[in-house]
This record gives sequence, C-alpha cells and structure tokens, in this order.
Amino acid sequence: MIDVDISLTVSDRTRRFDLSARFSTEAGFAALYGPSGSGKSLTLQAIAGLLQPTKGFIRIGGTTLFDSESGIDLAPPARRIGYLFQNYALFPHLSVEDNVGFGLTSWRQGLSTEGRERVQALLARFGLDHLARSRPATLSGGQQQRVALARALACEPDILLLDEPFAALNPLLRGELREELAQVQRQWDIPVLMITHDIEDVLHLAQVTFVYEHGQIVREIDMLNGTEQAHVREQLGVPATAEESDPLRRTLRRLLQFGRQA
Ligand SMILES: Nc1ncnc2c1ncn2[C@@H]1O[C@H](COP(=O)(O)OP(=O)(O)OP(=O)(O)O)[C@@H](O)[C@H]1O
Repeated sequence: MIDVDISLTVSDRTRRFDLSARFSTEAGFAALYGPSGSGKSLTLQAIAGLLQPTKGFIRIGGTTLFDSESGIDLAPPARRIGYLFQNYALFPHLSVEDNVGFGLTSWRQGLSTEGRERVQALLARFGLDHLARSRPATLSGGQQQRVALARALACEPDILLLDEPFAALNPLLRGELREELAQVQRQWDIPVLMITHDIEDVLHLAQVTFVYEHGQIVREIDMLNGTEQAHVREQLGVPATAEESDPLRRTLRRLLQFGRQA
C-alpha cells in the first residue's frame, strides 16, 4: 500500500514551484505520468527522504516514513527504498560489483560475507557476472540499467522507485527490459512506483496511473479492471492506434485475450 499526501515548495532566486501530490494505491505497479516539469521527480525525492515536504504524510506498506503532524521523518537509509535514478547515476570510478554492493558496504569492514553473496546472486540474476570487474562507462545502456536495478534491489527494499527507467535506452531494447522489469516485480513481489513519459510503459506495466499537471495529480486511471488501451490513450491525450480504433480488430483481440485467460 502506497499512501502519499504531501505539499512542498522548491525555489531558487528566479523560480518557485509548488507541489501538492496526493495518491493512494494497493497496485503492485503504479505509474506517474505527465509533462516535463510537472513535479514527478520531486514526488519520488520526497518519498525517498531526499526532500522534506512542508506538510503531509508518506506511508509505505503500513510504515509511516514522514508525517508532519506527528513529527516523523525517517532518514533515507531507514526508509528501505530502492531508487533507480534518471540516467542511473552509477559511480563511474567503481566496478559493476562495487556499484551493486555500495549500499551494503561499511567503510570500516567492507562487504560482509552475506553482502558478498547477495551481490553475486544479483549479478547472476541480471546476467552481469562476466562484467563484475568492469567500469560503468564500458557498458551498454541496457547493461547499465541492469546494474542500476541490481544496486536498487541490493538493500532488499520495501518499494522500488524508478525515475524514467527506459528513457536512456533505444526503442528496441525498451521492450526487452520492460519484460525484465515486470519479472523482477513478480519475483521480488515488491511494489514499484515508476515515472514515465512513454505511453507504452504505461500500457505494458502499470496497473494504475496518476497523471500530473502543474504540480498536482489531476487524474487517476485504473487499469486493473480491463480498461481498454484506447481509453487509456484517450485519458492520457495520446491518439489511439489504427488497431485500437477498428471495432473488428478490437473484438478479435478481446477473443484472443479471453482464450489466453481460459
Ligand atoms: N531547487 C529548485 N528550485 C527551483 N525550481 C525547482 C527546483 N527543483 C526543481 N524545480 C522545478 O520544479 C519543477 C518540477 O520538477 P520535477 O523534476 O519534479 O519535474 P518532472 O515532472 O519530474 O519533470 P521531468 O519529467 O522532465 O523529469 C520543474 O519546473 C523544476 O525546474
């Protein structure tokens, strides 16, 4: 269960931005969708504890991470959050395995035996074993994304926050990695909150989508109840595809879906 109701303001000398975001969901995969600069990343940063709201609350799976009324404000490491940043933010001077194990490493004792085993298991899970000693700059976009995902999962988080996980990838790779992400979500049974600008991410992965405009959530689209893809596109202001507009093809697709479920 993700339950968020926050207000915050960020400003510098010339600009000021007010965010007021409120949403609640039990969906395993939720998307934050909206134009650039509408407040999606600020929402993730507040959930991760990197930015403090002026008021409101943030609850994940029954744990309160922040509550202005009761003065609760857990430090980022105590929030048990896996964060995949835009462009991954891998440490360029560390190897793949050191990047994955970074959050488990103590400065004094290094990586424990358990930590080392966890890193090895993650490297194997994401097909990165042969790249363990390589630096991020020598990896492809898809490999970098896997390293970032493995690093986000290493601390066994209660939730994964993904800031445009596929934006840096070429379109062909996106489909493959979407499927991988869906598998990760099922395998770890972990709720995922993902920012995206891509309608295909929404259609393939999200069970619910919160639509942002000017620092507020203006719409919620629930995809769990068999919502038509054309309807989702319409709600998001994206034109329907030829297939979705054709009643005969739509009926055939529904029959096929029905056949698969039966
Ligand atoms: N420290 C700051 N001072 C002033 N304005 C800021 C500050 N940080 C962010 N903003 C502004 O707040 C707005 C919302 O930023 P945010 O990063 O949440 O947008 P976003 O919806 O994630 O956009 P994108 O999809 O392009 O990443 C933007 O206009 C941004 O320029």
